[in-house]
Amino acid sequence: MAENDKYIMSIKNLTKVFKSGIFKVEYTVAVKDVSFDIKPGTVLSLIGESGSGKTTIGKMILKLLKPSDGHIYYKDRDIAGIDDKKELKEYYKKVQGIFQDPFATFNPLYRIDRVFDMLYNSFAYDKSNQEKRINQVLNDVNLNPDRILGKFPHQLSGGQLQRLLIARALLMDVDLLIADELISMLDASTRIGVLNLLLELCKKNGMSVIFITHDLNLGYYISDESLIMYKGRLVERGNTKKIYENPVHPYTQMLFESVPEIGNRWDATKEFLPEKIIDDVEDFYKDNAGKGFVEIEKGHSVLFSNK
Ligand SMILES: Nc1ncnc2c1ncn2[C@@H]1O[C@H](COP(=O)(O)OP(=O)(O)OP(=O)(O)O)[C@@H](O)[C@H]1O
Repeated sequence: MAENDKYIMSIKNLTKVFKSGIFKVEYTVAVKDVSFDIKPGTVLSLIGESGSGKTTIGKMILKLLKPSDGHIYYKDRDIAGIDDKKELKEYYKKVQGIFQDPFATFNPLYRIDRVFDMLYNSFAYDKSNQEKRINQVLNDVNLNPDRILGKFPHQLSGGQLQRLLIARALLMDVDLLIADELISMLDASTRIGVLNLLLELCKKNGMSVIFITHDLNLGYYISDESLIMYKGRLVERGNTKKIYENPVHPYTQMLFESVPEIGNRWDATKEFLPEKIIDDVEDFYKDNAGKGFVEIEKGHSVLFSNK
């Protein structure tokens, strides 16, 4: 068995550098030397502040962006080599993304039945089974097909549209779902429903999820494994419980300290200070020069130095 077979996806030394500007060219290192694996049926959170490179990783997995360096393996296939139309379609049957704004994903002029019809037909599934299958995935996400299928997107709530996005992924029987800030538009009570639904479906269907968020509480609630990103690098990785109980990288420690707690007055001295954290991280790397990425306990690794 090849090394990558036991994982649904393996990311190896992934780097993305964006080039921008016309008169003065600028380079942004959005993702730097990131590696991780995803096992079937697991939820993995990608956590970090805005601009830390989370969405860029999701887009590279979905082949919406080309890596500058490194490799992404789906099972044992390097996805860089997937370019013929047929194989690409097969890939998108199995690896799907759902993004923050459900309203932007659905064509406002199409009723939901048309969206699902088009999707079903474009993937050439068994026509005789269509109605049954579509009804089944809608029931799976707790939506009543009779009430939903005849409606236009603007007649549905944000929570119903998020559920429809999950139903769409289920229709294709995906292996891996990239959920980018999936529930950030929803109110607290609807959020929990959508999260629980995702967890349930992972268990039932063996689907894996990369859950992109900057909300630590959500990360804790939903994920088996957590990856903490800081300025394009993976700085801490492993079992969610272990990381949350014993954060070691100064950036992860700062993230945990800056979560407001119910019942405690906000301590302004704990506020996130970008300059301070940059200095703290630099000092940490200097003190640990040459160590690199180290497994400090089983299932918990930390970036001690970036050189
Ligand atoms: N197309 C692009 N061209 C140039 N720079 C880009 C492009 N896309 C992203 N970037 C830059 O890459 C870095 C990482 O962006 P990315 O969107 O991956 O971060 P993120 O962690 O997902 O942030 P957020 O939580 O705000 O979505 C940022 O500095 C961003 O400005």
